[in-house]
Amino acid sequence: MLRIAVPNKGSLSEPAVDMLREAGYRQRHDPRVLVLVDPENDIEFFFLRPRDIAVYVGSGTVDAGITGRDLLLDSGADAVEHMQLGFGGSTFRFAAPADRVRELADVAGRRVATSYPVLVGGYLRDRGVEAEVIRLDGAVESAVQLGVAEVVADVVSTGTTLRGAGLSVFGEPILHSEAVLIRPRSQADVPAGLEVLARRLQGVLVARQYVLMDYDVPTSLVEQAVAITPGLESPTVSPLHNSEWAAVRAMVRRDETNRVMDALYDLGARAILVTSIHACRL
Ligand SMILES: Nc1ncnc2c1ncn2[C@@H]1O[C@H](COP(=O)(O)OP(=O)(O)OP(=O)(O)O)[C@@H](O)[C@H]1O
Ligand SMILES: O=P(O)(O)OC[C@H]1O[C@H](OP(=O)(O)OP(=O)(O)O)[C@H](O)[C@@H]1O
Ligand SMILES: [Mg+2]
Repeated sequence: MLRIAVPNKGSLSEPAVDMLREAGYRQRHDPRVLVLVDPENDIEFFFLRPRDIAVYVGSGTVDAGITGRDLLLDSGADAVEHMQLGFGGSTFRFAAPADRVRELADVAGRRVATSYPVLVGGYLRDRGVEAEVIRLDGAVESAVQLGVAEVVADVVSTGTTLRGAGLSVFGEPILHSEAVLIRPRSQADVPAGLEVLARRLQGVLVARQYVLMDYDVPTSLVEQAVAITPGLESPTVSPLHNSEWAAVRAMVRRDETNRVMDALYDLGARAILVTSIHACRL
């Protein structure tokens, strides 16, 4: 039976459970459930702290898990990314009062508060910046005001928390993170069940990212139309009863839907219909 670790709390928990449910797996409804067996799919889910998931996966006690790239790197565990999951996006950044620290070089000789000491320590070491890294469990933005550090390094999503603490980001982002499916680095053969899980999750990603677009177009314009909607492999072109027109069906990126519809309409396509994809296997 495949053993998969899933975040039990925090920003990644609910979207991870939603994605697994969309992929057809049994999921917990009660946040107190710690282990859940899905016998139909021969899979067992362990609900663990997101920060611990890389440790379990790295030790090989579970076959794979869902966590954040930042948490994976900070854990130093023997685990690698198997696929990106398209949610839980964030950047990891330095921040400080804008009048005191403006660039990475200014961090030298200062104290940096963070919940991700391995990630931050490694980043500074790679760039030859000597600073003291202070590990805190959370709410690191308050560390400057309380005099524990001059700089913080933390997850930034909207930036509201930093602004509230009077801090400004500086330097390049340390990392762009998102939720990832991870597996042990040393795994010689990826278990067959994990490939099925990854394919199902890929199906959810595609269903979320693409729509199906159908339209009618004069046959003389089919080549120009399919250049606008090339689809993933090749669009379906079907004859219509009126032989001067053809019907085209193609997958289109959801975020490009309206731009593509405008371009098709301008070209002369009509009856342009957009449908959501419920599930798919590519
Ligand atoms: N707005 C956000 N705040 C915090 N973490 C986020 C956010 N968006 C995505 N993440 C990701 O969530 C993971 C952090 O998980 P963590 O368990 O610390 O959750 P949390 O939302 O910070 O909850 P907690 O209250 O337990 O600290 C990281 O991979 C981080 O990149
Ligand atoms: O840029 P924002 O949208 O404001 O979000 C980022 C903030 O959210 C997280 O804090 P969380 O609420 O998880 O508290 P924590 O620091 O105790 O983990 C993170 O650590 C930042 O503080
Ligand atoms: Mg947090």
